[in-house]
Amino acid sequence: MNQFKGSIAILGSGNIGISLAKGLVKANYAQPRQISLTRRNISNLSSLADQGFVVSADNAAVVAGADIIVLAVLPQQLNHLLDQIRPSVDPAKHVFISVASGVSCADISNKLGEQVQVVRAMPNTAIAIGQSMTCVATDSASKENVEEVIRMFETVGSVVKINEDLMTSATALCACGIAFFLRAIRAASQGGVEIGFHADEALKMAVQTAKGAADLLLQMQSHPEQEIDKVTSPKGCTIAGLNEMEHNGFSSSLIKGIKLSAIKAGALYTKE
Ligand SMILES: NC(=O)C1=CN([C@@H]2O[C@H](COP(=O)(O)OP(=O)(O)OC[C@H]3O[C@@H](n4cnc5c(N)ncnc54)[C@H](OP(=O)(O)O)[C@@H]3O)[C@@H](O)[C@H]2O)C=CC1
Ligand SMILES: O=C(O)[C@@H]1CCC=N1
Repeated sequence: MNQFKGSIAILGSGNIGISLAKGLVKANYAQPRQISLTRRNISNLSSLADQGFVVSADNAAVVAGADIIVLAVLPQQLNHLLDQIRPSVDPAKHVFISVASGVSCADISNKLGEQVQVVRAMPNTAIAIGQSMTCVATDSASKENVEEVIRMFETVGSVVKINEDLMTSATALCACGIAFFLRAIRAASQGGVEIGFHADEALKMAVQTAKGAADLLLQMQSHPEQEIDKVTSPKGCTIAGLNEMEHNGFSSSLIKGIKLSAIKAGALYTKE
């Protein structure tokens, strides 16, 4: 794998920004010294500074020295950040990647200038361990820049290029989605405790069972119902438990939650 030769700035190094930085280093896409991390309260980044990352509170200065700039603040924090960096932006040099939910490429180029190249990306926190599902979309970036962004995110998981109008849906299904599956694993472990296991062993069993389910689908390229049919013996205990869950709205609640998250994801940003 060819290492990236330039500099990466991650503006807004909170949960997803730090996960991305760690993932890129773990994947050997870049060295810590090539990655600048900003936030207002940089004392919270001291352990990352110790690991060799460049740490700063000066967004404009960091942008001036960067090639790829990742916008990773909350949607409601973005306009202020864009105002800060506008004077440092060089459209001929910079590629912007925005992970901010509900903010379009056009929203960003309206603030930074029409020539600016923007790619939206929607990863999830498994990016820290190279297991993200990342969706990317653009309305303006060149083919070469999009290819580099896709190459970058492919080092830390799977990538699907989508139309920008599906970005809030991708946010709900993949970025929020990891929390939904984590809660499902937690709930399974709580069931395990009720039927006799200690919490730590119940959690370990639930985690490996979930991993096996996901790997079955990935490796066999099969449909979930095909795999479920292999588990549900006639008159057996699996179909009894599964139907009880469905009577209580298991699939329906996941579907409704994902739909609500998608609506909310589309309403997180105020343009002015
Ligand atoms: N968390 C997730 O799983 C995912 C999040 N996203 C998106 O990523 C973005 C960040 O989310 P998340 O990481 O959860 O949020 P966090 O609150 O954890 O991170 C945001 C960070 O931005 C920093 N910040 C705020 N204002 C500025 C500024 N002006 N300059 C520099 N840093 C600033 C904050 O630190 P300080 O207060 O010290 O400045 C904070 O650390 C959001 O837009 C979200 O929609 C996308 C995909 C997944
Ligand atoms: O909850 C949120 O708003 C962010 C966006 C996707 C994941 N976390």
